Amino acid sequence: MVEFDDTFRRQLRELFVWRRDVRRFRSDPLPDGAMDRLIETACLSPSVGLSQPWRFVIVDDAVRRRAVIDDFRACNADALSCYSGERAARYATLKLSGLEQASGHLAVFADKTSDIGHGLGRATMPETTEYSVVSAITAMWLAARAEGIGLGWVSILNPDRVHAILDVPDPWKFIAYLCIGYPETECDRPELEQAKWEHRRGANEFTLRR
Ligand SMILES: Cc1cc2c(cc1C)N(C[C@H](O)[C@H](O)[C@H](O)COP(=O)(O)O)c1[nH]c(=O)[nH]c(=O)c1N2
Repeated sequence: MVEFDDTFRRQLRELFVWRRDVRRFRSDPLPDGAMDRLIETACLSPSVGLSQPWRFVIVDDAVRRRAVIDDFRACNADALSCYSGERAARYATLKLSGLEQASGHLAVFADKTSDIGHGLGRATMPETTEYSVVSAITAMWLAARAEGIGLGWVSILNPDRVHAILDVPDPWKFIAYLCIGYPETECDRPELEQAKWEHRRGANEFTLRR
């Protein structure tokens, strides 16, 4: 039985506080094996029925990376056009991906057709497949930060386009596109809070008692 002491618990709490969505990366590459290690850690995550529905695609090909960046640019321009006035002006100043600088690109999909897990837990809630994949991404986010590696989640993308660019099996559902690399800076406050887009609220705002 492994025991965790107060020192560990304090450090774990610090890990949660200092994990960030990273959009600004240094140019130095990840060390050999780092991406594989992060994926292995992610695979320790909980999954409905032990289905392990996560599917990872390491994107090294320059042409595919460029196509994803172009798709982000198009989607981000569309997103900007949905705002007006002061909100639009503020949106235009935000940096919402580190796709150009990140040394690692990792796409994450959910395989909703896999027999692994024999359907346990999914009959009334099929969306638990996607929930499982998101839990794996969260684990990877924290594991990366523990190694000083930054991870940024990019969702300003067209899922069908990403699917086609990466030429993955049809039933795979696109969940996330992750930028992975060494962060330029560290901060204990979300960048969107620093940019005055939104602020972090306390748990009491989201908790009911019945
Ligand atoms: C599902 C999902 C999707 C996205 C994000 C997160 C998650 C969970 N986030 C990151 C998000 O903006 C960030 O987590 C919050 O602003 C809080 O900041 P920290 O993660 O605490 O640094 C994000 N950030 C960004 O710049 N571009 C994006 O497309 C997305 N997409």
